[in-house]
Amino acid sequence: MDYIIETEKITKKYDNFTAVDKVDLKVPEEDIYAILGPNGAGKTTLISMLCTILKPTSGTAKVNGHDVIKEPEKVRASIGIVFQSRALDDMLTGREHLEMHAALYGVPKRIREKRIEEVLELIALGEKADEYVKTYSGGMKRRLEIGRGLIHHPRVLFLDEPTLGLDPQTRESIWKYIKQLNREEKVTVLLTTHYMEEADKLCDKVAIMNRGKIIKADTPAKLKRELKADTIKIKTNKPREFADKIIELAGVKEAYNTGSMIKLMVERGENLIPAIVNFATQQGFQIKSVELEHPTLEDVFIKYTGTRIK
Ligand SMILES: Nc1ncnc2c1ncn2[C@@H]1O[C@H](COP(=O)(O)OP(=O)(O)OP(=O)(O)O)[C@@H](O)[C@H]1O
Repeated sequence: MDYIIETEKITKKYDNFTAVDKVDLKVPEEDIYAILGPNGAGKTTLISMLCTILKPTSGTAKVNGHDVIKEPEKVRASIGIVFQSRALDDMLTGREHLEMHAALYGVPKRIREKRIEEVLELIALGEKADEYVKTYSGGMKRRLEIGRGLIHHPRVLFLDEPTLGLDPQTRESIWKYIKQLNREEKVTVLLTTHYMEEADKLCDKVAIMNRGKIIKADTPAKLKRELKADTIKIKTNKPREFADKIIELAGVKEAYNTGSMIKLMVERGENLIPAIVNFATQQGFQIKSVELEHPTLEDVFIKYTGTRIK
């Protein structure tokens, strides 16, 4: 099996509205894979079909080798799901949640206790494992939900916006746990997000989704490299004249005067900086500062969709 998730022209229509439009998705085994897109792009609808919660209008999908329409039970047995809506009982402890889920998912009794200990260790609840959930922080609750999704050793874990509404520090700690469990449990993780940074820092591959379609899918590094668009910011004594001149230099695609600095669009920034400095000196300009910026996933998103994720 090359891909643990593979869809072919999978489509979901709500009446006349197409929420997911002929999507071909290929997720390699043991990857952390992001579907990145703004609200309403169709991300939740897409993964709901993969989890067998929603039936596709047309097209097919296989998860762990099983067809989501013909073999939904087999698909369900091999996946874990953590959706956006919080579903923890405040009056149960973390351990009790895991016990309940293990029983629900048919984890054999003889290994249940050991498995619960393993998961508790993985999500690092520490002494809080035996306290009521109502005493947990947002990050702890999220870790418990993720741990619960893992209790039956699924091959694929679906996470819908895993860090939505969490503060930046907690978000980073959740990323750390997701990476760790991906490595230690050898579980493929398919997550949806509208956070650029999450897709960039956490994921091996990213599929950019907008208006029901997957527009581009690759590693974050390749997506950014393909833009061929570094930015060089320069402060000089005569910005307007400099902008008019520097555009003549080979490798400079565009030059803007922002008022306080000149912004140059170039292909390989590192290689071009010495030439820019030489050129400026020869032409009698004084360079006060030079700054190089590589493109972000946000730039990639704008290029392929024409819009910004808010
Ligand atoms: N049951 C439904 N009936 C009609 N339209 C729906 C239904 N569920 C979703 N939609 C519409 O389908 C589109 C895709 O929704 P979906 O929830 O999949 O997007 P999303 O990318 O996951 O965004 P979000 O992160 O906000 O959930 C949206 O325009 C939404 O309004």
